[in-house]
Amino acid sequence: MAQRVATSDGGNKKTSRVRVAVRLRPYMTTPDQKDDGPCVRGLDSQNLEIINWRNATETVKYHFDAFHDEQTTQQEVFLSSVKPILPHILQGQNASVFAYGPTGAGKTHTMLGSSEQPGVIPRAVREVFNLVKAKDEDEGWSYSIGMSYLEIYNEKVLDLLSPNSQDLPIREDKDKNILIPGLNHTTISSFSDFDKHFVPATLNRTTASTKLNQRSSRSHAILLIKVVRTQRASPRRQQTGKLYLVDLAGSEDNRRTGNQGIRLKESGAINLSLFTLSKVVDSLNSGTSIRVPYRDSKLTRLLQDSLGGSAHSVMITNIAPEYKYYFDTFSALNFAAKSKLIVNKPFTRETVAVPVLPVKRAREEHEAGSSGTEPHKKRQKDEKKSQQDGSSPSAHYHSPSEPSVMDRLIALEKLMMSCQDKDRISMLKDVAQSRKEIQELKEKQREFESKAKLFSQLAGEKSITQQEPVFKNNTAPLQRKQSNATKPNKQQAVVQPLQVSQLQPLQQLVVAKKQSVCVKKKEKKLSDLVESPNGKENVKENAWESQLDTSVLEQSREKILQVLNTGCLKELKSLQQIGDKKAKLILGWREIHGHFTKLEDLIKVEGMTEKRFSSFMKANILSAMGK
Ligand SMILES: Nc1ncnc2c1ncn2[C@@H]1O[C@H](COP(=O)(O)OP(=O)(O)OP(=O)(O)O)[C@@H](O)[C@H]1O
Repeated sequence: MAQRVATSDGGNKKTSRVRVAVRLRPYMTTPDQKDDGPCVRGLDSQNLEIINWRNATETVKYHFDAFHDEQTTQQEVFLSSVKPILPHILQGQNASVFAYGPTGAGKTHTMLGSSEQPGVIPRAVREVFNLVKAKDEDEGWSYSIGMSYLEIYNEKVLDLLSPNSQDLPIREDKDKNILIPGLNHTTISSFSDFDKHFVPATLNRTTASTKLNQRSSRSHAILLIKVVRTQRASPRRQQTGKLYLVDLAGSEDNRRTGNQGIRLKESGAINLSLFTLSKVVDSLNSGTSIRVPYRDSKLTRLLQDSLGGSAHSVMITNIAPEYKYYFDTFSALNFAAKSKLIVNKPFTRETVAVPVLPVKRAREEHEAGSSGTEPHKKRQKDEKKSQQDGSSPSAHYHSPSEPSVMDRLIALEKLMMSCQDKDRISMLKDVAQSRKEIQELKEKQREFESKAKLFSQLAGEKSITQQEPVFKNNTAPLQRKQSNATKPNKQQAVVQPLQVSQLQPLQQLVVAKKQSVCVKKKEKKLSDLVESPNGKENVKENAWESQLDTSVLEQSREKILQVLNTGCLKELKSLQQIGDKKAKLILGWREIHGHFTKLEDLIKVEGMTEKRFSSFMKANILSAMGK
């Protein structure tokens, strides 16, 4: 039987950074839209700039591994960003290419393209066949190529090669290979053979029309090309290289998509998985051994060995130049800037086919590379064993027993449901009491805010909401930027967040960016952000918290954090003590800094003091428990 052996490509300890390319699609106007001009533009083959939303006379500059402007052809994108990583999969390593970006920014165009302008997928598959063909017979290896194609729709893994498939499970074996038992894996002998399976399967993908894109992808589509090479002579070593080609669903803002009903539900699932993707990126970048939340969404679970794992990865961030995409573009660029700091550790996955019984070996070969479904039993056994012995080097990152966010939310609901009547009544009484307190606090807050507003008007300061129209009405902001080039003072205000050394930790980048972007923002006292010995920010302990069950408290905190990170204006306003102004400030903070990694980050939002934060927490946790 085949034996798995420790990976052995000469103890390859090389690390490979995720390459990040940004592609700007051409400007597109519809007759009913006024032409505002672009809000983003390229500077050279690696740099671009976007208007600073806080001040239209400034721009924010970004530096990436590659910048592809509007004129870049499909062939050029492929040659510069994708082709170089493909040879690795013939050596038993994993590679992945994924397209990220807002709805309608060109992800499907980049990955799939059209018959006239084929995209990354057809070009990459053709190239894999060419690479195998070019291999010298004398090297002594035979190659077999296979494909699987799936979509993640509403957190369900569906086999696109088998349209009637049910939600499939995702598993991991002891070698940290991600497996999907039951997923079709079809051997392909040529590019036209691939096309024969791929084209009809693509039509199975879930798409729908939204306000922003007539044919918007509502799912993440993942094409897997597996290359298995087997030594012809003894010891018949076998190496498996996987190539993931991923067309992510668009990140979107439901205020602009006009999504309702089923579209809104889809959008929730899309945003949740992309949010988890961003949390995974944050954890990987933090460089600490905190749990990387791969398991919180199917997408990140599946991409686990492509992010911070064992793959050579390329992320192509697609962006659109029109003003209506401005905030989406800004978020996508910030996300891409974070991803650039992830380091993968590629290594070869190898098995040795021990020639004990030829019949058994033939079955192993069949399992590893030929047509049919993933071998269930063996893989499940492997996986079970790896879970038991905890032998994997990074087992502490994602303990299999750790429940996902969804699981934990469900558990919370169950807890509420199963509560004894007596307990429920007393809980509800507490909630009613705290609601009363919240109402009083809210009134005090409103009073305070109107005083603050009056004060700032007297001081002649512009609020952020007043700044927005200035930006929107600006018809040629990038030209404004050009005229500023002669003003040295303004030049100093231009931010170049990613021109800081790549090795600089993200936290430092955020600080650097904050100092330069938020010119008018009051500097926070350092003591506000000082870490306490237990790693949490120095926020006062609240007695009421200690009376709650810690797991319930934790669930409520997760729930609030999720709203803070993914909620639209209305959803933010549904939080206790968050009015229109605060919700806008939170949205603004998110646009600049990305996501809140922990609730205490809320203190960094303008106007949120420690005291207000404590009161916010109390109100919202009690309210969340009351629902
Ligand atoms: N580089 C480009 N050159 C020409 N047309 C493009 C380019 N990029 C995108 N387009 C066009 O823009 C439109 C939207 O692109 P596409 O459907 O690829 O976006 P998407 O990001 O995949 O959107 P969604 O997330 O909603 O699926 C399409 O009509 C596409 O042909």
